[in-house]
Amino acid sequence: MITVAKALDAIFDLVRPLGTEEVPLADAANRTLAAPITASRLQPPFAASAMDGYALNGVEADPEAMFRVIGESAAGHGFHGHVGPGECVRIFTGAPMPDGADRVIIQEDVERKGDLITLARKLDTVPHVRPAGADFAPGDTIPAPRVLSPADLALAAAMNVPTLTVTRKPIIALMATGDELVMPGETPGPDQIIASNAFGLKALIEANGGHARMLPIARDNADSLRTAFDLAADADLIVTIGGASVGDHDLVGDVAAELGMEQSFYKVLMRPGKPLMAGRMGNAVMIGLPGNPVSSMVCGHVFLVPAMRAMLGLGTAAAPRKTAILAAPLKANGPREHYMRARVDGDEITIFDSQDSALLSVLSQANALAIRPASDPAREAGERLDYLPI
Ligand SMILES: Nc1nc2c(c(=O)[nH]1)N[C@H]1C(S)=C(S)[C@@H](COP(=O)(O)OP(=O)(O)OC[C@H]3O[C@@H](n4cnc5c(N)ncnc54)[C@H](O)[C@@H]3O)O[C@H]1N2
Ligand code: MOO
Repeated sequence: MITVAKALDAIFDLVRPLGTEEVPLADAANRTLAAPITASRLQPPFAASAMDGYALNGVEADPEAMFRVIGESAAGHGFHGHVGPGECVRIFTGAPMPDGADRVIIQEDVERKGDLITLARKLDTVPHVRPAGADFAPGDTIPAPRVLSPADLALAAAMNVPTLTVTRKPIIALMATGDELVMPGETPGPDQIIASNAFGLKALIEANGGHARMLPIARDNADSLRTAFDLAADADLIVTIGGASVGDHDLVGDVAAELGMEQSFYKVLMRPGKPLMAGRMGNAVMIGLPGNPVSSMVCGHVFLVPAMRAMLGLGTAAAPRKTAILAAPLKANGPREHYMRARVDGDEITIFDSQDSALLSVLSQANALAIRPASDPAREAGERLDYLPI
């Protein structure tokens, strides 16, 4: 058995960053930017008013001074004359500052009668002008790689870049295995249960920028498993669920090996998730997850998401950890790194009493996996513990 850190490194050795594709800006949310975005324009392209009011020469802006309104500058329709001494221009937010004006007096500080305005006795000192290029200038970039946020997309649009170069989404085939499984909505036989794991994993994959393809459930026999592997052959990553342990019906490893899977490792010193396996299978990487529902989701967070991030070109790093203060004492841990279902509120972490890896109801109440290192000694309430937000 190898450690979690070694298993993750072995998975990073198996995966490669994928190629790129061009996508329209409107379809680029949450995609991974593969080439920097470069502005070819200045924003704002002109000095612009930040408020509705009157544009004038700031040196003349004395309390109670009077000005004549000689025109109007609105967003999209600037004033193209010159503002001379004693003159001002009615101006609106986003409009170009007219020549000769460098300050905007907000309309709340102005009394207007016909074409004349009088400034208030007390004026704020802010010029309310956005200089040309205050936001960005030609050559400014949004660096890659990064997962594109809503703000990045708005910025790319403002830079007038209509299509972006992103990393291709990893195609991940999800292969549930087991004679006991039926799909949600079907009627299970007396010895059957509903296949749940692939649904959680699909959501996890898609939230992290992958494309999950759910295969038909493979049965616990070699022919059915071969057919399912065949359907998965063009995926970047083949994720099997279940059939990974040592029972007579746990055939995934054997069938994968028969189909040419070069195994990198089998079994990890972690809890849950011990019977994890990984290897190379043709052009794809194969990760075999344990069948217990919580085990498969924990391995999804600890291995699958970092593997996907590596494929997306986002680097090879373990899932980022945080720390919180233990709400109650903990007994010493055994020899496997333990990922315990827990709830973080504020800075405090409460570990659930029940840690059975079959209990999805507990996982669904959890927002964290508390991480106990192998052979971690007993802990007191108030000590800090690492956790993965989930
Ligand atoms: N003698 C031993 N028995 C077991 C060991 C061991 O070391 N020695 N390891 C245990 C551990 S740890 C785990 S984890 C499980 C994992 O076994 P498998 O990966 O072979 O998984 P299955 O036996 O196929 O299923 C386990 C459990 O999960 C249910 N399951 C499977 N797939 C799904 C699915 N898609 N949706 C919902 N539930 C699923 C399945 O019905 C079983 O109840 O092995 C232990 N045994
Ligand atoms: O490791 Mo199993 O994954 O304990 O449930």
